[in-house]
Amino acid sequence: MEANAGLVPVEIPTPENYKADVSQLPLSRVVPISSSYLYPYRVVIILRLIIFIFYLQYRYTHPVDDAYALWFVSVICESCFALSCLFDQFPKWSPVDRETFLDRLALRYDKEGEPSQLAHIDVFVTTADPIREPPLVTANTVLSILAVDYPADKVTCYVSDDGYAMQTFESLSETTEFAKKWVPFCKKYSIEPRAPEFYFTQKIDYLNDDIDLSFIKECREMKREYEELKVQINALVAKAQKVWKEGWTMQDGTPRPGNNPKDHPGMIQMFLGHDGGLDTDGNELPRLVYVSREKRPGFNHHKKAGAMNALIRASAILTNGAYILNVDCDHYFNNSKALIEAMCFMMDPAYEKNTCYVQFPQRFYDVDLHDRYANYNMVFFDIIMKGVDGIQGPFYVGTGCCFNRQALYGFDPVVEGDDVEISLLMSQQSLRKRFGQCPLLVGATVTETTNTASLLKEAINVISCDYEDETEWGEEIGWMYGSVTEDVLTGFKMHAKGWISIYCKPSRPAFLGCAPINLSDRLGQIHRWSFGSVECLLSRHCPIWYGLYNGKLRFLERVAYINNAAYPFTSIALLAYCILPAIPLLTGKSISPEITDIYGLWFIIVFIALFTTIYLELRWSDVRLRDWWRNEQFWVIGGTSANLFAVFQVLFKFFTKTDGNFSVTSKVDDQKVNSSELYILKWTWLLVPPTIITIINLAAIVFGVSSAIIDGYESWGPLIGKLIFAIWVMAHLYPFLQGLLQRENGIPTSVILSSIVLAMIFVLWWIRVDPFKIDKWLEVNIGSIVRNTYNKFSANLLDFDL
Ligand SMILES: O=c1ccn([C@@H]2O[C@H](COP(=O)(O)OP(=O)(O)O[C@H]3O[C@H](CO)[C@@H](O)[C@H](O)[C@H]3O)[C@@H](O)[C@H]2O)c(=O)[nH]1
Ligand SMILES: [Mn+2]
Repeated sequence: MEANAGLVPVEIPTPENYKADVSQLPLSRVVPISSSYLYPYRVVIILRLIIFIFYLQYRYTHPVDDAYALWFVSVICESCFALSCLFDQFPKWSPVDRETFLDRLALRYDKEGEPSQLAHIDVFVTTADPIREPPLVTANTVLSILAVDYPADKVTCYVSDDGYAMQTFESLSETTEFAKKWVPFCKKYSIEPRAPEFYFTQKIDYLNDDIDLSFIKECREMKREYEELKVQINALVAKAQKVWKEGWTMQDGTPRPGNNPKDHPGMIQMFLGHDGGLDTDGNELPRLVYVSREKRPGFNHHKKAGAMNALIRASAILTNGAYILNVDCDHYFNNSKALIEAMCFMMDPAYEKNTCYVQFPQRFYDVDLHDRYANYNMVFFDIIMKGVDGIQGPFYVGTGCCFNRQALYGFDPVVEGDDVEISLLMSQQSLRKRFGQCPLLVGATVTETTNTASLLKEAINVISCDYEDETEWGEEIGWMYGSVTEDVLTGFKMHAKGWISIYCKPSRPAFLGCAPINLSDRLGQIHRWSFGSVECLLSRHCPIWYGLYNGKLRFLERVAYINNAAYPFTSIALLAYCILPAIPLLTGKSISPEITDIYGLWFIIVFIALFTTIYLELRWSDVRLRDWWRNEQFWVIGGTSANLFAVFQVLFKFFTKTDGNFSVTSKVDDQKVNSSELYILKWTWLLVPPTIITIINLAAIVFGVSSAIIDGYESWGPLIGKLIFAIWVMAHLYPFLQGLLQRENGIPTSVILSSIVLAMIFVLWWIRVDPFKIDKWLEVNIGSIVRNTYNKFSANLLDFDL
């Protein structure tokens, strides 16, 4: 008997208790990253750090006497890069992957035949400009939400229209009619994606043997109906854009009211829902709510953040979902299980209390084949974000994110053992001071039996433009104001309160959006992001010290945020470094001792360490080399243009106190437009520095090579090192040149580039050939006529100068 005491009797699971157990199992798990890559990766990170320290020490102690300034600048730049490498590297120390168990969620909260226990979710869609964001794009996103795989009475879709556009509103109304057929069709055949435009453009194999005949019939019918919807929406757009010849004037001479996006009353319209008509199968559809918040001149409307906050309040009164998922109008649900995926974290007892949001990666549907402008951002979405997910959670990136409403209200996460209702801790009065005067909103729940009409009246009240006066909206509550990248800031505040966030990457991308397709738009977007970053660094929310006193932001998470805010500053060093290698080629001076001595050795070691890290990083993250390379290129292109300007503009703004500008990225979605849009280029100041860098480096390469050939360089050794550098810079700038030079059906960049190089070689040869010989050559070949004109011309030129 004694011998048996330590043994625990094994309980054999019967089907019954097995089922009971399953409903208690965790709804997700952390999938560890393969240690065969991760451990060597960490070793290399440390090694690299040590190597870098030695390298820099060597550089500091070995100034180059005949080019002191060059040496000095390059050492400063290298120190900058080292620092930014450090900040970039350590948040990637313990990356994670995750896996969700959708079936367990269903077993727990959504059993067959029982009323669903799943939480109510409010889905927010923002649109701001009916031209740059066509109503058809928004309509598709809305349809993909209405057809989402979630109990219809537990989803509400809110569309915020900052454009106050008739065509957006009316096209939504058309869309609801189509939805009544579309949604049952999607659910009946479990089709993906549930945005019709994208469903019908993918190849459907009608010839497949197992394909259901009734499916084919219905599918064709649906397609016809959708084409009709498109025609209707296009007609609405055309009508809205029509300019009346006589002009439209009111009797008192004021312009036609109701169409001015900058000056109009608030408007809310509800569609569908349980009193809004059933679908063709007799089922209820999710409710759809159109909201256009009030706008008046003289008020700061705080752009997207302001729109989101108006939606939080309106939705609190109308439906008060426990969770809020937001998407930009172009990011449709590509995976109908996206909400369920998010709930696998949000409704899991292990995460429920302290998770502020579940962020999905941004994926895109319209990027060109070669991803010329690095729109996929794979290094960010598949490496950096997995890294921070292993610390305190991913950044909030503005779209495809499911929030805990409590976190948006600015509350702290619930700490273990702390079961007092948070709202009870605060007096009604202080709540009013923070949230504003609406009693229903302050109550935060709509428990009283109020009729829809009075609810609507209250909802209109909370979207008025003075509602936020003297409240904490945008300061401590909701989406944060004062930054063109409100998203990162909003997430940062939550992390600083001790919330954690989760990165959810289902294998079928949850959302697909639209990426800026041409160079100008892409640089404009990069500019806005880096502008927001620097702004954040200089604001009261500076990640270096914000919230240091309460210590709730974990150290490495803080490092990640600092890196995210400070990276644009490396652009100054980058600019210097892109020009530096060209200078020795042009002047014959050197930024470093000869490549052949110890310095060269150090340099090679640093590069080996760098590439080993990158290799291992790509292995554990499954990012392709090509995506990494695109990212590198855009680090240089964006760095020497958009980031550089952003840094100086924010500094300027900081000292002059002017406001930043949010220009909406175009999402005009038309295959035809897109292919030619890739070639549209608006000349802006942003393009100037990379152009100069290109010219200097091209000249340096040509000059270096031709002087070596003409003068007969003693040794090619030192020249080759410098040449490699300049070519390296040019390789990074290649997509920029493509954007700059290539026109539709035009001459390819490579041809233009090589002819420029040839022309430069010719000019150089011309200049460097003995002038006497030039004279002779002219005499012999073209004769004295040319020579005389040539002389006259140069004489005139001199006269003119005098
Ligand atoms: O006054 C405004 C301005 C913009 N928006 C909306 O904000 C969203 C984002 O604008 P977009 O021009 O598409 O910006 P992107 O560069 O594509 O957006 C990325 O970066 C932004 C921060 O800079 C985030 O807000 C976005 O979610 C993120 O997708 C769109 O739905 C707009 O309709 C408004 O609702 N009101
Ligand atoms: Mn966008």
